[in-house]
Amino acid sequence: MSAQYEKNGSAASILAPVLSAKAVFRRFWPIARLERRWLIVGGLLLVASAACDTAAIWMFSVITDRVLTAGNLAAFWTPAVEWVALTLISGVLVFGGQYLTARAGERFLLRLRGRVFAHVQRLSPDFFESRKHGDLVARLSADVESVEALVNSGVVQAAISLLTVVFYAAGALLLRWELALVSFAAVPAFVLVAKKSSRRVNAIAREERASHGELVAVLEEGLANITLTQTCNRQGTEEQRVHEHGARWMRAKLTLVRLSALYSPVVHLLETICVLCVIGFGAWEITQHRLTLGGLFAFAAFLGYLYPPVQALGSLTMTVAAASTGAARLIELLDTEPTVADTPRSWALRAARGELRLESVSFGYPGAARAVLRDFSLTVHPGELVALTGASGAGKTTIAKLLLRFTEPTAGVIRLDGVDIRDLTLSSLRAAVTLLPQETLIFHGTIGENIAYGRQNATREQIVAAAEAADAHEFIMGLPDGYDTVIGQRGHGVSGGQRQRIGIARAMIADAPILVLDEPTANLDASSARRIAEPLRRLAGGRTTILITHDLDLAALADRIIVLGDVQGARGPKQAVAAPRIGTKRHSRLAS
Ligand SMILES: Nc1ncnc2c1ncn2[C@@H]1O[C@H](COP(=O)(O)OP(=O)(O)OP(=O)(O)O)[C@@H](O)[C@H]1O
Repeated sequence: MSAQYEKNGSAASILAPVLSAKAVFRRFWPIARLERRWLIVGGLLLVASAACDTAAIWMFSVITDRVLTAGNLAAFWTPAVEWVALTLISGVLVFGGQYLTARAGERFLLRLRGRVFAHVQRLSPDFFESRKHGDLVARLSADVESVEALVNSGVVQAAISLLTVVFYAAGALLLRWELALVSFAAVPAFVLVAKKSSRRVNAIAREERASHGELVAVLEEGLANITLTQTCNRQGTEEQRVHEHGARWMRAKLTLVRLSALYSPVVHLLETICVLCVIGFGAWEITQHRLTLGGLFAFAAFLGYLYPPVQALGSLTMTVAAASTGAARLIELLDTEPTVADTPRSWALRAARGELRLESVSFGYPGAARAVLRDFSLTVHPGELVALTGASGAGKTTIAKLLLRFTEPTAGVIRLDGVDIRDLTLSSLRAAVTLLPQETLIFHGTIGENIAYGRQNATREQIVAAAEAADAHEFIMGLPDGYDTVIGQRGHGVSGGQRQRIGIARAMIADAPILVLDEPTANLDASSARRIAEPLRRLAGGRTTILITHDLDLAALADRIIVLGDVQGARGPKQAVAAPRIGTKRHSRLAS
């Protein structure tokens, strides 16, 4: 099963392979395990209601024969009361059946979405760099629902429609077997039409799912980059992009609508031909005195009940075809393995001293012509503050990624307290090493919650203490609701410098022995940068710290400054990567 790339060549738009409904079912049915019991109970209730409906129609034939044809009003009341009773029982059964099956479906959805999201969260950062987030959102929402439509509702609907068809067909045979056989003649035609339609639906549904993912991605990107759009006055371009992707999705959906809209009249035509054949044959039976007019009416009424479930079965094949495309997109996601993951040998580091050693580390991004790092070695002693500086593109952020195992070196070893970090569980490594990125990531929530994100179950006292150490307490208390002030996902309501100080407080509360600060002043003006120098120094106090920076004032805080060589500069491609030039300047560390 190999994923295909779309024609536009975007690595982010991956078309999932086509899978059979059976393969999809086999993959997801185990997840429905806990719901199966309720699904079966709900299904049985719905089947029982179909049996009640069959018996109710039977009452119609009883009334026709014993009351209408015989002209006997006294015989009317018993079947009439029975008919009402059956309708009531059927109503109660339908209510219970529909609720239980819907509940099973919703719970399945909840569990499936949770599982897919948990899997996605384990994937390595390079996966997210190569995929459009909007497409992933579409997979986690609409595609998860399409699996439900197949695995839960699909199964129940198929079982109910099938059993209902069997009930009504048996009823029809009991009522008038000759007429029943005439009416069954249309079944192969129904099957043929359904098969042909579902094959076409399958092909178009793939395009529909992919174009939906693309549209969500464009919308997501448009909203995320709204400031850039407004700054560059490119609203028109964005609207055009949304329109183009929307139009592509619309075309695919309309093709699907055309197919299902065509299916109904074709099936209706088949039905009409069939009813007319039954009436013709019935009329001949009446002339032969083998059938009464009432009997024919009762049979025609029966047919009115028999065909809808047959039709539903046909429509279901189309639903299944469309749903299996969404399911295939989920499977493609679930089958993507994280490039960095724990192994059975991984063990959890309890308390790190904080000695970091990079031994002859080399690294190149997949597909890149040149390696970013080659034979890079560095030892940072516990509690030491090392500034990493150098030309843009020299590989400073790449070192940060390697330290947190967002990616693995292609050669060499990184050791924490003498232990190869590949032998440690990812969670224990990331508990020992905290990254403060260039721009502090903010969640939609209160400032207190944003700081507390650094440590589970942080108390209010710890949050305030961290904010004070990060020089953030004062500005937080100046906000309308203090620590309970809600800030938007993009840091709405706080300045760049304040945002960084929230990040420092978050790192403070995490209290990891090792810190990686990736250009913490890069997005700040000179005065804001100066303002966070002191909290940064406090944060680094007593911790092993790697400070990636171009800011010489900030670098002056360091015990050592490592200058990475310009690996992209004037060197020819063959010798593009050399061991970075390491200059060491000794600075006296400011007292904390
Ligand atoms: N995900 C990626 N895929 C491919 N190449 C990448 C990726 N990330 C970075 N690179 C390349 O690797 C090189 C080193 O990037 P890195 O971000 O580590 O540099 P840097 O020294 O931190 O630069 P800056 O000071 O500008 O932040 C660059 O040439 C960059 O283009």
